[in-house]
Amino acid sequence: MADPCQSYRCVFVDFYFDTRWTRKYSHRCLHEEKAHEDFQSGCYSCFAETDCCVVFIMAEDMLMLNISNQDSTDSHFSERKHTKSSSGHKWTAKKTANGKRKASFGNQDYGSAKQRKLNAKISTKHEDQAASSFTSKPKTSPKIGQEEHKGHDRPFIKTSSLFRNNPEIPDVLSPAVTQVKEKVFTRNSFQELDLHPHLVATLNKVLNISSMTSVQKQTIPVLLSGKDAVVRSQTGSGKTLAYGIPLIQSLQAVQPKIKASET
Ligand SMILES: Nc1ncnc2c1ncn2[C@@H]1O[C@H](COP(=O)(O)OP(=O)(O)OP(=O)(O)O)[C@@H](O)[C@H]1O
Repeated sequence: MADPCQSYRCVFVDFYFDTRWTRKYSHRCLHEEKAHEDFQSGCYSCFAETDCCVVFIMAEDMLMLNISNQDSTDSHFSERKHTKSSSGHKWTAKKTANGKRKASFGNQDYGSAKQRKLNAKISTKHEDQAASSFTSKPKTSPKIGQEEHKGHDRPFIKTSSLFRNNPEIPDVLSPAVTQVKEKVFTRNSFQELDLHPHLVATLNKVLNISSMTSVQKQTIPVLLSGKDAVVRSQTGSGKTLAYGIPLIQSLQAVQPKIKASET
């Protein structure tokens, strides 16, 4: 693909999503102040020719790189000028611009053409500010080597991220728990207990239960004798019937004060 940026001194490439969520690219020349929309997508590199403020490079799909302005005498920049970046160069560019990626994605526009125009205005404003920074005092730049790069400093883009600070999560101390292994079923049947025949028949025929579990064997006789009990047993071991059977048994033993024939 021919690089249309070659004819421009300063370029700005951004992308947005149209109404069908297809990514479109907006290529705008800063000096001409006109937009070239529907720019080519895909593997693409775009370099300013000389003293541009910020050059955005679309290295590959889903990756927006933000490369700062570089001196036109910079060999790295000169070598890559007017050429598509190779995969190796792209990898270098990725690593170099890793910290800037989010700032570039911050320029994403998911909205309408109206929103894109607004975005373009904002971008132009930023670029104007950037252009003024060339003539005025740079906002932020390291003191070391400041004189060397005087007049060539790019505007500082401060990038904030939620994901930069990942504090260590301390280990929560918890006591070691040894798993209880207990025998669930016994060979003892419900008929061994002093239960009402209807209740035993219901257990056998309706619930298809004949032998007691361990917790039932230990609990039911105690509760049938009228004592209180605090029972602890593993889940699914039959605690519900352990207190339910004595409960039904005690209800069946209650003599009704009024008989049906008397009503
Ligand atoms: N003696 C038994 N023989 C065969 N199955 C039984 C016996 N007693 C209970 N069950 C069945 O075992 C299953 C679990 O019983 P239950 O819900 O009473 O256990 P649990 O100890 O109360 O469980 P959780 O602790 O979760 O409340 C139920 O499907 C129940 O029908």
